[in-house]
Amino acid sequence: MTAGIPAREHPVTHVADLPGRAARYAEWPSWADPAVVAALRDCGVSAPWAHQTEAASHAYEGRHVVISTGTASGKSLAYQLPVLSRLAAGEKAKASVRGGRVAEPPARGAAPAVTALYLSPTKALGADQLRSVSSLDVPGVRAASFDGDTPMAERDWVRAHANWVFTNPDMLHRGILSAHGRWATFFRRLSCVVVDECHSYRGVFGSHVALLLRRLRRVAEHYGASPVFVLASATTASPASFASRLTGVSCVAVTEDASPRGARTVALWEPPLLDELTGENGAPVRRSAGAETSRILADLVLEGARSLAFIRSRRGAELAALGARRILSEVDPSLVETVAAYRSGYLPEERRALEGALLSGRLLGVATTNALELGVDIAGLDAVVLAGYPGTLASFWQQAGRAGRSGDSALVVFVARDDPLDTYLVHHPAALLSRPVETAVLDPANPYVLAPQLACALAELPLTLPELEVFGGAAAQEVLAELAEQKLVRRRSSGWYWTSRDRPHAEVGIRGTGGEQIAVVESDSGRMLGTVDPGSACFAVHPGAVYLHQGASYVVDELDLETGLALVHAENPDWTTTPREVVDISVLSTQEKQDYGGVSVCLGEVAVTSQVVGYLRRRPSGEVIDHTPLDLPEQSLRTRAVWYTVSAELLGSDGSDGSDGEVGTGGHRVGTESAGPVGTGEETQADGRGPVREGGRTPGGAGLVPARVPGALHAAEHAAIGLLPLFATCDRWDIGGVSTAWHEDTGEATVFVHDGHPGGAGFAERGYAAIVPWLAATREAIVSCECPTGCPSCVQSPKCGNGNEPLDKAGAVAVLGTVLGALRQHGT
Ligand SMILES: Nc1ncnc2c1ncn2[C@@H]1O[C@H](COP(=O)(O)OP(=O)(O)OP(=O)(O)O)[C@@H](O)[C@H]1O
Repeated sequence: MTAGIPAREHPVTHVADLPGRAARYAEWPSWADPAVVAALRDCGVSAPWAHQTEAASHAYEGRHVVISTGTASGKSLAYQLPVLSRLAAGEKAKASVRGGRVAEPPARGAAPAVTALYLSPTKALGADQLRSVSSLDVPGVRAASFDGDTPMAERDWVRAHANWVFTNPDMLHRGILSAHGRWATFFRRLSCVVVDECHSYRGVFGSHVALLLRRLRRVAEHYGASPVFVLASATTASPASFASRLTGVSCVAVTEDASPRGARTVALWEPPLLDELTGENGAPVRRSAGAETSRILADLVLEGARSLAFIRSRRGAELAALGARRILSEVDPSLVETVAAYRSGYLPEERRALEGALLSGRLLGVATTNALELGVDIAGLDAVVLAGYPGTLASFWQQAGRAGRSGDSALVVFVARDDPLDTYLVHHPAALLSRPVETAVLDPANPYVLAPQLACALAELPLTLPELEVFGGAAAQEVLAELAEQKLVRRRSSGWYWTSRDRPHAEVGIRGTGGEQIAVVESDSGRMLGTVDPGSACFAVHPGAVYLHQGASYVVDELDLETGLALVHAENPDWTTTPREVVDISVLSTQEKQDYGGVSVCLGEVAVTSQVVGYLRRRPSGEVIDHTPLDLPEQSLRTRAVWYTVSAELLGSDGSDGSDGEVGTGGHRVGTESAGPVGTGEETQADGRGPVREGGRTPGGAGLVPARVPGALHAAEHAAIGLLPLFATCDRWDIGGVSTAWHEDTGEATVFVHDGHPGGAGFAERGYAAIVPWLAATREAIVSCECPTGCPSCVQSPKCGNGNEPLDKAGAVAVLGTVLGALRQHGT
């Protein structure tokens, strides 16, 4: 694979061999309905794998269970078997009563008619799973979807007759729970709730879904049902506790994967720095991960390997496929047609055709977004290329798991993008290959999520005092008191009641926390393309921004925040846009504080004020074309943050000149980026200047002259934001940061990293809990990058409000070394 690469380039930083494993089979459980077993056998499943029987039996016997095993390990069968068996048995009992073949009332032990609910994070996955269940054609099973695409005419039929309803959290929230009276029979019989791909319920969305599932349980209980929850998850750490937090009921976990797996070789790849191009502030530019992926994909196709390349953006996926085709056209034109792109927006039939073509070898190379990650039955490929870290280890293994055939060894190539987390990972393979997959973070106690969810719960059914615990006890009580003050709810001796005639459901968006969404509309056609959270509108759809939708590209002409409208026109420019913003932060309350002799680490509530002041246009190579100023209003965000302070003495400055130069108003400024774990190592001077001021330096101090402090903190902040996703299952775009050489609320040099959502989604807490490994990884990521004074792979941020100035890479290494020294010396 490295054959075509110039001898001076050494992109492969690590190679690991992961062994294969043979399948472990189990018996079909004795309770399994013969018709279901026969149907599964007909589909080629001769016997279940051990973990499938184990999980299925928990569910059938009424224990809440989460199955958390690898890609293509047959998680669907684990829930289909118990649900279909119950549905089939229930229908038989009903039929025999109706047919008068059983004495009335039904004999003891005869199953009552039951129903089941299936929830998936996306409509496409729900449709795939429904198709799979329907194709089994088990007698008595009437599976149907109920989502935004279900025609009105069919909805009554589904409510009245379906016994397995496939839906998503959005529809459960707006269309089912809000009108539960119309679903009374369904709820009365509800015996099982399947929550598929539950690891995707994280952050604000996850917190909403956690409360939604509590609402679902309460409504079911109201009708006398107590459904068992069956959750399917990619491999994650502590699946039982995550599933229990998500559902609010105690779940057992099945984690031992008994499905067969081929051996795999994993190569970590860092694109080389280019001599001929420079990026922002003259920083060096690496060959892009997309271009590198095209090259690798073309080489794999030439070798005849069936390969899948995962790219983060839809446009990137298309460009990677085009790039590979272009390379092949020069080498072997007959292979050009064996490469294609795949992205969301494809019809199920197109997806099936594509899966078939890839499995049969008619297609050899497919470049895709993560649209192929969930619920697509492609496994056993020869190679998978990942262009950039997909955000979580769970996703990394989900994507990598598509490679691996029994017999031959398969290849996984991870190509680093130019950001600090990717840089860290390719230089610290253990962080990628040997760490347990992280647990998804969610925080159902976030008042910004809890308040609207409680409003919906109350509008569904009055809330009694004992039920308060279900929604978080004291946190719920506080929120209810506020709702009562707003005269939305009334307290009576028996509990809380919704007072308004209006149902709050339509106003509550469960995929974000911000009120009215901004509609993105194509001016020419008047077609609505999508919506954007009001909190991120100035960022995502500012005038001049490139907006991507279903693989097509648009440019924003106008953003009207008053009317909630962004007008765009179709255009496919040869550049991308990056907004620039100025951010200020103030501490509202400090919840936790630890002192470590000159360094303190805090967790608390903050107010963040931000204003998008312009944007950069860049070529795909990273080259900056120009900067355009913008005049947009300030936005404010009340959220949670983790921050650390460093004394002037430890920084090595005397504190008399703590100004941070260009760093925004009041000595504040912002940046944001992505992130990784442990490492100590000697303090490395990352550039020729070196951080150290010899003589008079505080022991363990950073030894920085005052003028270098702002740049050092700023660089340390960018890299820390970059690495937090490795500890907090967030995306770098979910968090932000501010650093300053002197902050008026702390009275010291401070680096803040804050949640990007109102009320927070639990990310700051994670950062606080993992402060040492997080900052150690941050420092390691910076040290690992061989650029001289900072580039996007270490300390530059793609959304820095200050155009990535000032940044002091060596200073950041010194500050982080000092902070870590203090944490380790004074920590418990
Ligand atoms: N016991 C079995 N024996 C043989 N094949 C099986 C068995 N169980 C499931 N399969 C097959 O394995 C494939 C993957 O199953 P499935 O899609 O349910 O896996 P999954 O764990 O849900 O995957 P993902 O990680 O993509 O969500 C399917 O083609 C399915 O038919």
